[in-house]
Amino acid sequence: MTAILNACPAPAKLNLFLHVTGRRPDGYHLLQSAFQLIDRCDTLDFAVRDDGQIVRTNDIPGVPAESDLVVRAARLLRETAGRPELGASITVNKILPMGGGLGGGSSDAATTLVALNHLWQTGLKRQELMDIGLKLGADVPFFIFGRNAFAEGVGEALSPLETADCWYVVIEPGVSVPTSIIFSSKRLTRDTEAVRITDFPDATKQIASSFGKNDLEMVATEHFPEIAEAVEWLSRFGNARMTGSGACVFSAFEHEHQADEVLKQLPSRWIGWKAKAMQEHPLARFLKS
Ligand SMILES: C[C@](O)(CO)[C@H](O)COP(=O)(O)OP(=O)(O)OC[C@H]1O[C@@H](n2ccc(N)nc2=O)[C@H](O)[C@@H]1O
Ligand SMILES: Nc1ncnc2c1ncn2[C@@H]1O[C@H](COP(=O)(O)OP(=O)(O)OP(=O)(O)O)[C@@H](O)[C@H]1O
Repeated sequence: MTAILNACPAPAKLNLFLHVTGRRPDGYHLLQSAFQLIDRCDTLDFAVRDDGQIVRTNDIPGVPAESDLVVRAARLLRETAGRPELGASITVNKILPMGGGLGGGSSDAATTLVALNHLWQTGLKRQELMDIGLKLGADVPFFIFGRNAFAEGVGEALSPLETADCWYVVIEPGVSVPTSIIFSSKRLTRDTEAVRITDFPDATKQIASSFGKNDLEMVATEHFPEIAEAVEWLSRFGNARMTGSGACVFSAFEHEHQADEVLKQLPSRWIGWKAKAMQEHPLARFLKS
């Protein structure tokens, strides 16, 4: 079998708000969040192999192939499908920062599950892929879900959410935040009152609104003052907030030129970029084409 798929997109996400509402007996946290897809993407190349090996073809500093979520995703899919003879070469072209709160590793894993399910013709349904994804990380099911979502549970209970068609400025403050450090902090509050999906503002009002907060932000900024500096700087232009467990910080703008104006003034010590809100995960359209 020779089949390839090149430049499959694995987009980043932003958590428009993120509330920690409780904790499960296994230590995982109960969350409520609005997940937003943006058009900044890692890209992955896949080639089916007939020798039964799953191989990552490139080096990623700090991520050995054996622990790469992409390799683990491919193995879990093969195992779940009961097809041990399947193999693949995978190249991961990373532009999303690790420990950035943009869900890069999770998105790479989701794209791997969807793309290999297609190439290997393993025929798993979306929900089955989401179940595999949850074993790899709390953010993976969202990227397979395929559209913006209101998330509950540990992040896996997803409902479709209408979000604004806007532009985001995202700042990378230059630090990598290990998610587990933030969630295990004694200083983290875990009792934010639950909201309802209908409390989230309509798409037309979201840019001006500062609905909710990111409960992980206080702990992350205490560990990493660089994040607090980026929030403070970006707050001069709009509502600025951290995404996920950090480190990246974002703000929404109605027009692209507004994002460009902000980026022109960005201090040189940070990396910053603009991204457009997406309504759907680009992989579905990509596979159809
Ligand atoms: C912060 C978010 O990015 C918000 O979207 C996610 O909740 C984190 O998702 P993720 O990176 O896929 O996280 P995982 O790889 O599943 O978990 C990393 C660590 O974060 C903690 N963790 C994660 C998710 C969650 N709901 N509760 C937790 O306590 C756990 O200690 C876990 O060991
Ligand atoms: N393909 C991959 N890409 C990035 N990180 C990976 C990958 N595979 C495993 N990892 C590990 O996962 C860690 C978290 O990376 P990731 O980029 O997903 O962080 P994040 O953006 O903070 O995610 P989240 O928003 O889900 O917390 C990395 O530090 C790395 O050790």
